[in-house]
This record gives sequence, structure tokens and C-alpha cells, in this order.
Amino acid sequence: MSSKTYRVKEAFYTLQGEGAQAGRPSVFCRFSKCNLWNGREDSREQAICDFCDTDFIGIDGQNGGRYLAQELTDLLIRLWPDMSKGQPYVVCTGGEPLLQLDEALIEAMHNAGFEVGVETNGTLAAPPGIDWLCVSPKGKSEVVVSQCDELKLVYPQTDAMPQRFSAIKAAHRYLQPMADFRPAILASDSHAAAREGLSADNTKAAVEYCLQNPQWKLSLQTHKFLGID
Ligand SMILES: C[S@@+](CC[C@H](N)C(=O)[O-])C[C@H]1O[C@@H](n2cnc3c(N)ncnc32)[C@H](O)[C@@H]1O
Ligand SMILES: Nc1nc2[nH]cc(C(=O)O)c2c(=O)[nH]1
Ligand code: SF4
Ligand SMILES: [Mg+2]
Repeated sequence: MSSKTYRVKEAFYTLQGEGAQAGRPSVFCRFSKCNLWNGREDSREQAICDFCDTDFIGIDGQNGGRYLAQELTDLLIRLWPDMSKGQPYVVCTGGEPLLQLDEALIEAMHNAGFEVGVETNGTLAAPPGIDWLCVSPKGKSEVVVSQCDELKLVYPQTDAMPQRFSAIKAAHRYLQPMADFRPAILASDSHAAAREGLSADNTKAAVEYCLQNPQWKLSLQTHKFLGID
């Protein structure tokens, strides 16, 4: 057995809020670190991805820590209510999960009975075995993944407009309105769609784009409307 450890910011059970699997009970495994931003507010402006809505630094969140593949899988099993009910589903996210997720961990998750979903920025090669791959391109970064289950583009992004990704093969193409992410603005705006940063302007623009380009569908971050993790 490998002694490789995985650094996990947090792990929790909730409903997938976004994309084609929205509404599906899911264990989220949020890996630490990203290759497109160091996660510090003071360097957001210089980051390749500058609109991230997530804290992925360190291992100090709910159920966070350093885990061996089997230890992490055991944690995910504990978070699923009953492995005999439904099709257990884990969403590997982050940070950027493909900095850490490898075949050995996917195999451990599969052996436990999980279907494995991944949310990635698409800049790193994906290991084999992933059951549901969601690619979400960021700014000027180069997407190396050429095929996925869903392309979920945050909209609008000046350097990553939908036309740029027409060559990527995807069963589903979604635009997801960019939510605000700046802590100061979220704190000062009593609306900011119940403080989750949901943007009426970006939603309206995404709706318009989908209506005029019907190969694209709208993805809303439903967990933010619901006030769940
Ligand atoms: C935090 S990212 C982590 C996974 C991976 N690094 C990625 O970017 O896809 C999870 C999802 O949230 C989306 N996301 C991040 N910030 C957002 C924002 N401000 N508004 C809307 N969606 C956002 C990402 O595009 C991605 O689909
Ligand atoms: N409920 C819920 N759905 C999600 N879909 C993608 C998320 C992510 O942060 O990767 C996310 C998240 O953080 N919560
Ligand atoms: S690539 Fe994903 S995790 Fe990294 S900064 Fe962007 S949205 Fe956040
Ligand atoms: Mg999220």
C-alpha cells in the first residue's frame, strides 16, 4: 500500500448544487491548493483565476486533514448516510483536485462503492477512472482536457468567452453566472442575494446568451439559493 497522503480542506455531505447533477446527494471532498491562485486575497488580482468563491487554503475545515487513500475513503463512507441506499457519489473539488487525485484514490473510492465526480479547471490531465468529469475553464489558462461530461463555464469572463471552447467535446455545456466573491462587498451589501454574492446582472447576461446560443444551458448555484453547503 502507498503511504501517499492527500491534503483535504474539508469534506461534507450535501446536494450537488450545480450543473447536470444538481440536486443529487453527494459527499464533497474539497482538496487543498490550486494551481491558478494561491488563495490569498492580497494576490487575487494577480491570479490567473481571480473570481474564486471558495476558501481552499490549508486543512482546517470541517473534517479537514491529511489522509491516506483508505483513511480518506473511510471518512467519505462515514459521511454517506447508508452505503446500501442510493448510488453513493463523491464530488472531488477544491482548490484544484487534479493536483492530488490519482488512480489509487479513485480505485479506493470505487472499491467502497462510490461513483466519482470531479470538478476541475481543465488545466491538468485527468487520471483514468473518473465517472463524471466537469471542466470549468478559467481566464487565459490553457485547457488541456479535450473531452468531458460537462463543460461548466463561469460567465462572463473577458478572457474565456464561450466561443473559445467550441472544440471541447462535452455531453452538456453550461453557463454559470459569476457570483461576487469580494468579502468586503458581500459584507456591505445587505442584499447580494442573501449574502451569497449571486449577481442578477450576470444571471441576466447568461440567460440572454443561452437563449441566443441554445447549445448552452443555464447552471445556477442552487445551494446558494438554498443556504446549504
Ligand atoms: C471552487 S471551484 C473548484 C474546482 C476547480 N478548481 C474549478 O475551478 O473548476 C468549483 C466550481 O465553482 C465554480 N466557481 C468558482 N468561483 C465562482 C464564482 N465566483 N461564481 C460562480 N461559480 C464559481 C468553478 O468554476 C467550479 O465550477
Ligand atoms: N452544494 C454545493 N455544490 C457544489 N458544486 C460545486 C461546488 C464546488 O465548490 O466545487 C459546490 C459546493 O461547494 N456546494
Ligand atoms: S481554478 Fe477553481 S479553485 Fe482555483 S481559484 Fe479558480 S475557481 Fe478557485
Ligand atoms: Mg462551491
